[in-house]
Amino acid sequence: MSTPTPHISAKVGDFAKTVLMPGDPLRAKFIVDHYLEDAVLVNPVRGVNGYTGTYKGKKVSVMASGMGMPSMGIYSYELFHFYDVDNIIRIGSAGSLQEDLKIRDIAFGMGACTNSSFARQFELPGDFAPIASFELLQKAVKAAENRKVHYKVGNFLSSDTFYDDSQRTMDWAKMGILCVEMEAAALYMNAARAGKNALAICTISDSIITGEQTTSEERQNSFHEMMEIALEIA
Ligand SMILES: O=P(O)(O)O[C@H]1O[C@H](CO)[C@@H](O)[C@H]1O
Ligand SMILES: O=c1cc[nH]c(=O)[nH]1
Repeated sequence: MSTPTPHISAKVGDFAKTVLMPGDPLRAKFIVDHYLEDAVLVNPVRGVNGYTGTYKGKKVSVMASGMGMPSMGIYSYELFHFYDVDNIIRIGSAGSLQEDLKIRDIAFGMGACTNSSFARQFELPGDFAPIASFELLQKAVKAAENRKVHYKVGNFLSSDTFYDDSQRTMDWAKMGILCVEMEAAALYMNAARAGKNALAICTISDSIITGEQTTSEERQNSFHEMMEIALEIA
C-alpha cells in the first residue's frame, strides 16, 4: 500500500523518525501545546490528529493510537511500513497490579503479555514474547534515574478488555506483571515484524488492588514526567 493510507493522510516525510503515541488524542494535543515548537498538523483523519514539531531542536511527532490492540495495530503498522518511522514510544495510562506500584508512578514495559489473538496472524509454531527495544528502554530508565521519579521496569499485560467479566486480571500479578493496559503487546509485535523499535511507558492511573483512580482530566493533561522522559529519548 502507498500513502496516504485509509487512516493517515500525511505525506512520506511528514512524520519524524520517532513518534510518541498516547492512546488519547487529547493527551497528544496537550504534549504538542506544552512541549513542541513549530508544530504542524500532519494527520487530521478521524480526529486522530498527528503533529510534527521540534523539542529542544529535535524533530518529533505525536499522534494517538486510540484504544486497544486493533487500533494500535493499524497506526503502528502504517507508521512503520509506510511513513519510514523507526521508533514508536507509547505513553499511556495503566492500572497497577502490584502493591508497590502506586498511582502516578511510572512503569516501563520490558515485555507485554496479552490475552489477545493479535499474534496469531504471524502463524508462528508457538507463543511469541513481545519485548521492548533494549536501547529505548535503557535510555528511558536512565532519564527516569536522572529525574528521581518512582518507577519500575517489568512485564505488562495488554488486555483486550477494560471491563473484564471474568474478574481474573489480578491472576497475572502472581507472574509478576506490573500493570494492565491495552496496546503495548500489539506495538511490540508490529515493531518486531517490521524490524523497528518500540517502548511502552505508562503512568499508573489507577490501582486494580485498592480501587484508587485518577480523573479523566488528569489522564489527559498530567503525567508530565512520562511525557518528558519520552521527549528526551525521542
Ligand atoms: O491512556 P491510554 O494511553 O489510552 O491507555 C490506557 O487507557 C485506555 C483505557 O482507559 C487504554 O487505551 C489503555 O491502554
Ligand atoms: O487499560 C487500562 C488502563 C488503565 N487502567 C486499567 O485498569 N486498564
